Amino acid sequence: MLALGKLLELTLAGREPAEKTQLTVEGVRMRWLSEGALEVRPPEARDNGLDLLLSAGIHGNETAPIELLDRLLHDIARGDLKPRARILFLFGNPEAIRKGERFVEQDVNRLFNGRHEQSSGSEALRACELERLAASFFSLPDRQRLHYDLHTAIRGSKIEQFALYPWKEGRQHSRLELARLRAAGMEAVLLQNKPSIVFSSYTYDKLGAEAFTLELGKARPFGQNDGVNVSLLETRLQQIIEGNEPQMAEQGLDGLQLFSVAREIIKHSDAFRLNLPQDIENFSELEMGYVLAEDLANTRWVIEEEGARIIFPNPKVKNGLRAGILIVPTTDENLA
Ligand SMILES: O=C(O)CCC(=O)N[C@@H](CCC(=O)O)C(=O)O
Ligand SMILES: [Zn+2]
Repeated sequence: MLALGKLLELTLAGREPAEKTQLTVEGVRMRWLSEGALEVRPPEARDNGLDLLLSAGIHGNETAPIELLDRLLHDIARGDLKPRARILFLFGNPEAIRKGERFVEQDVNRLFNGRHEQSSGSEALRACELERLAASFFSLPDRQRLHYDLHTAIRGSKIEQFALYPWKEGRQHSRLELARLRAAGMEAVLLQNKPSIVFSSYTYDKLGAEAFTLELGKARPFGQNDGVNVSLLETRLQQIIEGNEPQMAEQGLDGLQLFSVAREIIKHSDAFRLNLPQDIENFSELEMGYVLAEDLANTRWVIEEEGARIIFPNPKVKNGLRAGILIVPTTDENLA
């Protein structure tokens, strides 16, 4: 296999490759751009006009998605997978991946859409570099742009695999993209309704990509991901890369559950208390009237929404950040 196919090994060792560009037997060009960043370009005659950004390891302990990208890259480097799409592979936070931790000093996925400018340290610099790499990759005109930012969650989930679809004023969520996600094994999609500071929101809002955060199961260390079944997603990614994706039945969405954000729970101070059991699963339902959280100055978060569920509850986040999202079921009536 070509040495550049071993991007993960290089990243884990903190090494630069001796040769920065290599060609596979199929004429596919692999180019190392920076730590954890590799561009794959098909021969011009085979290029189908899709620019696909695949990122993982924005959180260093979320290893199943990193292993998935590593397998795809190996297959390309061996010539077993023959891309027709241009692809940018990104391992988001190499330092945290090496440590096996979500982040080192601060969460990279809270530093996009300009937030890194108000901060400092290696993770702020990395967020800036990831924005630059993504912007440069998505700078070619007249091409389709697609970004999947792959994650696993801190806790178990009543709905194991789901996507978060960013929001931008005046732009509608695409039914066709939802059908594609359903075919890739996603069981639910959370349709965002305000701007955000995560990576997929940056590529959606600023770079015009169709972009999603995908949650694939529970975070575990390298080599312990048997419980995370990514086979449907892996097959779909192979098909997208090779440009032989089966037609999607756009109409039905095939049982895909849709949710919208009712409220983001923001932790304002060290006095913040989240009244949930430690082992509560994502998508757990909360009863009307339940006091979900309390904070400084007698602030109380009381459930007022019918059918409310909680995802990503985390009282340990830094002050000012999201400590959970309250979601409610929604319909497909506003899709494009
Ligand atoms: O399990 C958790 O609490 C967090 C899992 C995770 O890392 N999720 C992403 C979602 C990004 C988005 O809002 O699109 C995150 O919190 O960064
Ligand atoms: Zn994550």
